[in-house]
Amino acid sequence: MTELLKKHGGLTFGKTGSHFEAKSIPPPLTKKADWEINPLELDFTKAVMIGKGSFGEILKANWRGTPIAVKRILPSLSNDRLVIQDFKHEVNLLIKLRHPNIVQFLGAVTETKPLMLVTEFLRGGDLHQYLKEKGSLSPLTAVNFALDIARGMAYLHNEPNVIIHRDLKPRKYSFS
Ligand SMILES: Nc1ncnc2c1ncn2[C@@H]1O[C@H](COP(=O)(O)OP(=O)(O)OP(=O)(O)O)[C@@H](O)[C@H]1O
Repeated sequence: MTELLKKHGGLTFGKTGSHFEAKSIPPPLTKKADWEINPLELDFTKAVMIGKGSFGEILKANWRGTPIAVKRILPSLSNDRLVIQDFKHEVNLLIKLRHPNIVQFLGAVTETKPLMLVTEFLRGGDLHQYLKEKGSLSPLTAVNFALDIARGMAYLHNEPNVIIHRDLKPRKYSFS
């Protein structure tokens, strides 16, 4: 498997050209003013529910004319201390990350409720949905998907981030 991925451009840790960065890079968004979003700028007029997470719902909406995904904390959990802590933890991680294989954080609403986390909208949906619609993948597509995932994970795992994902999954929460 390692050889197959390498043949298609995969790299291993610690070798020339890997994702390892010797020098640490400052986070792209250093100040809260850079990422705190005024909720009035979020346009939910044509919002569609696209998913559910453990503590919120994910909606497709618009922000400054761009389609976005908004993870919105459920009203019933908006005062739950652990939920707020988890949410802030997620924001604090996402502000540091920028990689083509990691969903791009755009900002968050943390000063008013409901708390919301805003990311780019991925129009391809999740892998589970993709597999359901398209059936089994061709070997080349499977290898390319594997490399995309591995590159995102390598970026998280390597300095200066060193983040362990712990919840990698292809599935979409079923809310039928
Ligand atoms: N940026 C996005 N663009 C398009 N769809 C998305 C986006 N973010 C989430 N979704 C959809 O919402 C579903 C649930 O999102 P996600 O898994 O991120 O929630 P979560 O809060 O991390 O869930 P959990 O806490 O249960 O792990 C995804 O499977 C996907 O279908």
